[in-house]
Amino acid sequence: MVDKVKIEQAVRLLLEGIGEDITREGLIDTPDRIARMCEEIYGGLGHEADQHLLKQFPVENNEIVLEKDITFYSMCEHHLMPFYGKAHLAYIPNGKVTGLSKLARTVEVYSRRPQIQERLTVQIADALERTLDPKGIMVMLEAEHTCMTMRGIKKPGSKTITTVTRGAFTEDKELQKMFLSMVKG
Ligand SMILES: Nc1nc2c(ncn2[C@@H]2O[C@H](COP(=O)(O)OP(=O)(O)OP(=O)(O)O)[C@@H](O)[C@H]2O)c(=O)[nH]1
Ligand SMILES: [Zn+2]
Repeated sequence: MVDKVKIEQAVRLLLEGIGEDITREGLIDTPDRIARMCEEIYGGLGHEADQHLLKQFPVENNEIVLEKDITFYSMCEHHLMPFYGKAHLAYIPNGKVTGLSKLARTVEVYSRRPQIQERLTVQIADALERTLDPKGIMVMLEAEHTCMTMRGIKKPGSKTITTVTRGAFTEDKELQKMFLSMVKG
């Protein structure tokens, strides 16, 4: 749970810090709005995805399961500015699969907190490993960081791509190629 009172105080200070008049009409409700927004965009803090991923079903066919183009929004922990893009998750089951929506829920849990993209990628893979014990895992995130596009170095359109492989996806380069062709195809 976020401390809404603290957030409201901080927003008032920030607005005063940039030289704004916090009593003007357009800004009066802004501290409250941002506090409510923080509940949403940082709502993954203190949670793990395990409870979702443990919704499982037995399978006999242990072939790749890939959920691609899962849109995500997270907050860069260095600038508290959004980074957003697509997540692609694949695993090779070990006799059990999870519900498809639970893969997207996993991305949500770990993206809704101050993050760096590399850690987000690892946390998603760790959660799959813990709960499903699959024969292999590959996670790829492609994102645009607004701290690189609208400020600082200002390189609009630049993309950051991070990957994590585990098990069969680490050992077998052909599997990695298959993942990439399924993601791009
Ligand atoms: N590795 C990694 N770096 C990130 C991520 N998000 C933002 N950064 C980087 O974090 C770094 C912070 O660098 P600093 O030099 O402390 O901050 P800064 O002065 O605002 O740097 P500039 O962005 O270069 O203006 C920057 O290079 C950002 O591009 C991320 O998800 N992963
Ligand atoms: Zn940043």
